[in-house]
Amino acid sequence: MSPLLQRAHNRCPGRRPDGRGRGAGVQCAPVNPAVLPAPTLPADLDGVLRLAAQSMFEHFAVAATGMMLLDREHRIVWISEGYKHFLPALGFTHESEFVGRRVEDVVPGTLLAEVIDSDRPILVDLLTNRAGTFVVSRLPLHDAQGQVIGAIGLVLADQTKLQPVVQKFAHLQQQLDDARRQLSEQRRPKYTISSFIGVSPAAQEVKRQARKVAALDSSVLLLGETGTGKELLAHAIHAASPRASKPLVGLNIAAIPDTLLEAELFGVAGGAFTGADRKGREGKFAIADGGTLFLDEIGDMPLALQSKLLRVLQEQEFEPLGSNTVRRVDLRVIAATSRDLPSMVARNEFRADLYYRLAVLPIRVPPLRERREDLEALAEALGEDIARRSGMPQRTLEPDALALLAAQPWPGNIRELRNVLEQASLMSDALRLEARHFAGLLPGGTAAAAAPGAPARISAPAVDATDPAAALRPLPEQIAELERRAIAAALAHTQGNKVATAKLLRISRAALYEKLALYGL
Ligand SMILES: Nc1ncnc2c1ncn2[C@@H]1O[C@H](COP(=O)(O)OP(=O)(O)OP(=O)(O)O)[C@@H](O)[C@H]1O
Repeated sequence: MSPLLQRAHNRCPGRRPDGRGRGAGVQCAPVNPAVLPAPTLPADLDGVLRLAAQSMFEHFAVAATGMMLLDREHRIVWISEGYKHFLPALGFTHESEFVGRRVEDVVPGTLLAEVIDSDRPILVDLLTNRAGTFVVSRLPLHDAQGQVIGAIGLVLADQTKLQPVVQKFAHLQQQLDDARRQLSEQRRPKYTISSFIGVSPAAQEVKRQARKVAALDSSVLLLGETGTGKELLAHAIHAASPRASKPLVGLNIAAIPDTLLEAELFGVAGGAFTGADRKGREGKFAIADGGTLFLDEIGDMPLALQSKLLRVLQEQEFEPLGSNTVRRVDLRVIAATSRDLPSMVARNEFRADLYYRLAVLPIRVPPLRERREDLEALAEALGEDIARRSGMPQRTLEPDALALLAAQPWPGNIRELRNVLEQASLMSDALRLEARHFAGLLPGGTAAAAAPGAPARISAPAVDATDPAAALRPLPEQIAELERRAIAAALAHTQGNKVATAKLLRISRAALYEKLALYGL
């Protein structure tokens, strides 16, 4: 045994002034504290370093789960008491069969031989072999001239100590997998082309065009009034396209304040700003890479951003905010708007070059009033969906109800039809809904059929302002009702134009979108 090891065995490490302390199995003679000199460090730096190395060695020899020393030829020259516990698992019954063998022959998976040959330490590593999984450390040993003369191998922790860490890691990994799965489900298309209900020539033409553009890879522009099914079609086109297995990422431009829109699309480079975004954030271009980006309400995009979007579409590359690095992307854009883009181009409110780039494959989605023959099929499909989601029984429509609905102007289109059907189902237990069940839910507040093209009003629950009992309900309920009616009236007045609606009500577009979602308008 080397003089160093000899001392490690014979000393009493951790001895306290009372003479007791831990030792590597060696009994320490009692010491009289009165005769002990005050403990001090050696005066010279070499002495301090030697002492530090010696102390470290002694601590590791005792505190590490296992330790071994090797010579230049990779032969094991010594193992600690702790290491001896691994011998049976490695196939040895006695220390003498193990010590003296080359480490690569007796410890599967070890890198100690490489550490000696390369003179490069491996400070922390995981080693798995038939004895278990271990956190290990491997350090080359040098002589006084700095030559490699062997190595120290340390087993810092075995699987019993690793178990809680491994369990926690597995738990976190599971959570991450779940979150990733949920996210990719959210980014999967919700509709296919057959979800677009309609047998009218106008609906069939929309489906034919959607199938055709799905096979191509150019930008698509969906034009149509609010609630006509533009978003549904964007999902359906993506689902039928070769990009179907890649993400579909949507962004409603009108719902995001202009100041945040650029970051939302381009993302922010790490360290670009102080605060919450210090780590950086991926933008929609990056998230949609390989797939489809659905830009809803494209007509609301500020002019300055329009030119940046055009560049991304042309070059298929972008720079995140605060970054000088260009990122390549491969994405297809489907844009939609309920606004009259050609007129906006004529008024210089929308860039002509971006319009032509987006309108390579335009699809006009007709309003419900132009395809009234679809109303029955739509009411049946929507009724089925309402019943499935709400748990209520499915309702059917009596001919007088169908005639009444078919005569409505439907400025809110299919979305409005859905809301009316949902409200009628909530307000009545009848399984067969008649015209009278729609009283108060349609323009005019009665079941009387409105003439097609009559002034449009989006339905809202009727409130009788003259009824004193109505004023005795909770204030938040009354305010919400008033708000809903005001928004519905403004939407009807602007024919569903959300920018104009927000202006009319003097609220921001983002606030309007929040309220539309809140009130199901
Ligand atoms: N042809 C259709 N068949 C079945 N459901 C439809 C159809 N068109 C629209 N819908 C339903 O109507 C609602 C509104 O559709 P969607 O959100 O796609 O309209 P939109 O044109 O994108 O509206 P907006 O311009 O206000 O964003 C959704 O619930 C959608 O599923």
